[in-house]
Amino acid sequence: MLEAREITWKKDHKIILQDIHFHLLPGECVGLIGPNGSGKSSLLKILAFLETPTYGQLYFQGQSVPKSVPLPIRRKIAIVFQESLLLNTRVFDNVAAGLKIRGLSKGKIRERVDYWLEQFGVIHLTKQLARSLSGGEAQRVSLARAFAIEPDVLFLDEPFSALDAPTKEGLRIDLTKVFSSTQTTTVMVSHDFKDIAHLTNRALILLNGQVVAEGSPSELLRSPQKEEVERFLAHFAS
Ligand SMILES: Nc1ncnc2c1ncn2[C@@H]1O[C@H](COP(=O)(O)OP(=O)(O)OP(=O)(O)O)[C@@H](O)[C@H]1O
Repeated sequence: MLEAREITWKKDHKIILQDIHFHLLPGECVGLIGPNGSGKSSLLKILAFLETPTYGQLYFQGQSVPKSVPLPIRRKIAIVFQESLLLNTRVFDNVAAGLKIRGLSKGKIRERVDYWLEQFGVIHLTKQLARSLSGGEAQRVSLARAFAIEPDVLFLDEPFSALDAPTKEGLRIDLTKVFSSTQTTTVMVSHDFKDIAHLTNRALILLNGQVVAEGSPSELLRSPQKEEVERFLAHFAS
């Protein structure tokens, strides 16, 4: 579905990502985890075409991706950030916006918006203005908006980190259900191994802009492969 070969990203003479290889198969949810500043969000931005790598090549659905990424490819992906970047309109219009751009009929838009607001437990907020939502509600609407376009690849950049523990736990449960019913191909950044263990099939651990380990969450815990990985994962033991 998505592949990155030999990705290096330099900014202001600093190497932020070095020689990254990445592949994402249809239906997988892959996690990117690592300490602050290890390059997780930078890698996600490159994979989601928001930044251009200095070296290396991306492939999307088997085709190499040009530096200026064509709109039809961009429209096949959706991104949810830590802060829900909602438009200052009603919840319905926020979720509908991406569907209007993609030319869906009014009836289809209504059906999809209602379906996804229902899936994320926020259908009762349809008419509410986005700026009046709580953080948890806003993040649920952001996820509904992303799933509504039925993206070929979904990117989640720390989707829970602005939420308190009970809100986060509830949303994680609902997202797990949605993943198991939709099999949406996803890349998720988190600094919390619990999120990775609950939601992903496979995870890459980044340290200093490099991938230092890769495997299923349970494999990584069982056999961390390197001492530095073991030290990082020790924070999540118990
Ligand atoms: N646009 C940029 N220009 C210059 N430096 C950048 C840019 N984006 C990221 N960096 C630097 O790259 C490094 C990795 O940042 P990145 O945000 O990818 O890490 P992260 O693992 O996501 O961290 P966190 O968990 O704190 O969000 C940091 O040192 C950061 O300052």
